[in-house]
Amino acid sequence: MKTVESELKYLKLLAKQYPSISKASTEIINLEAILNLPKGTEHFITDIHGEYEPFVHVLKNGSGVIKRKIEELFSSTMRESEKKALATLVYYPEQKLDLIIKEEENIDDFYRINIYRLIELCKYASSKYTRSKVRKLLPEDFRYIIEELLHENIDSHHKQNYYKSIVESIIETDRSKEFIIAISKVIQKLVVDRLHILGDIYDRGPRPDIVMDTLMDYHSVDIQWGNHDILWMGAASGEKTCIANALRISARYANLDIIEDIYGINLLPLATFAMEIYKDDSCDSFIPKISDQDVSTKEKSLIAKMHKAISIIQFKLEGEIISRRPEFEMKHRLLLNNINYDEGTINIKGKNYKLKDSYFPTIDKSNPYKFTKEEESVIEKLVSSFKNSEKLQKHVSFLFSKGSIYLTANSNLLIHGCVPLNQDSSFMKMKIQGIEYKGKELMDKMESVAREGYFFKENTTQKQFGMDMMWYLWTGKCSSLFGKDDMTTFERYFIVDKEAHKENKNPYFKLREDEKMCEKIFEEFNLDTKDAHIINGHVPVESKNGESPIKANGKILVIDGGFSKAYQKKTGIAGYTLIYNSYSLQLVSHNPFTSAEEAIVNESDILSTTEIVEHKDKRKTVRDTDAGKKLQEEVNDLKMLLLAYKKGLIKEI
Ligand SMILES: O=P(O)(O)OC[C@H]1O[C@](O)(COP(=O)(O)O)[C@@H](O)[C@@H]1O
Ligand SMILES: [Mn+2]
Repeated sequence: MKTVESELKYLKLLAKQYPSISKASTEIINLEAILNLPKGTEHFITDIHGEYEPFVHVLKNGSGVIKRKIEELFSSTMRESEKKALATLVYYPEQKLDLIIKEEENIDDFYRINIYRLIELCKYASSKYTRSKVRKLLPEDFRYIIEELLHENIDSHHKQNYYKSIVESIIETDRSKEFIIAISKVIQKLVVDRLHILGDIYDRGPRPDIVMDTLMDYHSVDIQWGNHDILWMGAASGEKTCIANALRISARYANLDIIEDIYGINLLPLATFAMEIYKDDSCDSFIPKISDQDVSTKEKSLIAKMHKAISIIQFKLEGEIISRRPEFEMKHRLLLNNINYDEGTINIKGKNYKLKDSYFPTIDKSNPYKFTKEEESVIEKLVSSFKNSEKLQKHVSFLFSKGSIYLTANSNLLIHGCVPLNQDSSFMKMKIQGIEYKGKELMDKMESVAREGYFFKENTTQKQFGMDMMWYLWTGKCSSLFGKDDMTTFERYFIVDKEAHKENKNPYFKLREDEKMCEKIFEEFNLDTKDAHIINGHVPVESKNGESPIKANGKILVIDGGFSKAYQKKTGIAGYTLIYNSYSLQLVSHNPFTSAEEAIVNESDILSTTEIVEHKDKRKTVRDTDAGKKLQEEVNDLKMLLLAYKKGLIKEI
């Protein structure tokens, strides 16, 4: 009885929005129409690692989707060279037009031809969407004109003159350049309905900030946090160990200038401290990883000193956090205790190793984790700079608002690293605040704790725990973002023997090859086992050694192909992306990208090969998507409202 009553109450609320039979029926018709439209295209990109140029290019070309649309539309009417030129114009309209304007003799002719072509292309790309959705993507300036042009039928005799006159007046009023730029950007937006970033935007490459700005400007995006992203999120929250780690990696890849110039973080205290402490130390193990011509020897030597100073600070800070959080089970990582400072050796897991470098002027051997006064002051200043960097805070708050540890989207499970598993394929457990969690619940719990680390009030126990959790997510064994047992940073700097550098991947990385395991994971995340896929980044696929990104009979796709230049030697390509449109799932592998300039001048696209991973027998519609399921519920509710009107249970207004 109660349910009927509350149902009626809900319908009465709905009736306020749809106060008559005709209003409710119109909405049902609209929604049904949307449900029958083809599913929008999803675009998946991962492990960008600051490589903004290939990233921006892949976004602009929609991993080849724009080229394909041009091909489908103009295959018999345009030459290859013209198609290439049109594609470049769509990707880089401003820069390409600047070049063309300089060279072209009859620029109005060029405008006329290309405006017509672009309108056709835009029409074709928008055919999947409702008018209202397209309208929302149109720029203010040209909204009315583009809308008119998109919905005019050029073949209709009556409209031909109208259509022509719009195009002519764009040219005559000298607005062609702006129009071409505007419509090209609309096309770029239309070819991708949703962009999924599977993590690791930060570290190693030159400009993660440009990647972040580009994402913040994108029309539809979600992010699954990578270990390198959570590191910067922890750093922006003020977590000292995350700050030290982020700086250490930036020094390792000679990217400290973005910290200073872009994020406005003052590195002078660290630089002065490092120069003083390591005045006569060449810091050989800390020479940044860059090609010789990029940075002068003097600069390199300064970076190496800062690199060593921040690394030692990091190891000391880890001591604090590991002791503070016994539940992280990381005592075995307290390595500074295991050093024999007189002999220059270290004992790890029962084995003695000679240290490559045993010059530790800031370490008190009777209390190795104790900070010097100068170190304390450097850390304090860095924490304040990170917390007060407006730009970093803007980027990190975007990562929190659009991001999560994992995402289920249209029956796919998107995770940067893994679902932590034990050898026997059971879900790994971890105790957090006295309660044991595993599988999906563990990931949900970690995410909510991490959010508290950023959003909670300063100096609260929740905030501190949340910040510590962000560091754990960077490096802990139960972290789905990291997915390895230990991060052997100390060993990599100080021990020659590679055996000591080994990081063991979570059993997930072997077990995921088995379809049954994938199904168990789908069930854990409430996904339909028949239709679902896992999509991962994080571990570069060594395709040059014959490894396939498609695993477990197509149930799992690993799309880290090495956007990061540092990893391209390993993979042999320059990255994978994934496209999921209404017909199929397509894996695109990209060849190295030279530069945007080269792409514009020579009209060279990134050469890529596309492999169809899965072809759908029946074209997917909006009805088959998550958004479609919500719309279907709305339709059902409206149908009940209609019935209530007809039965007189609710009166029309
Ligand atoms: O390649 P580098 O800079 O030495 O970094 C190696 C470190 O990076 C990690 O692989 C983590 O980074 P990824 O998420 O990109 O794999 C650690 O496991 C490892 O210790
Ligand atoms: Mn990663």
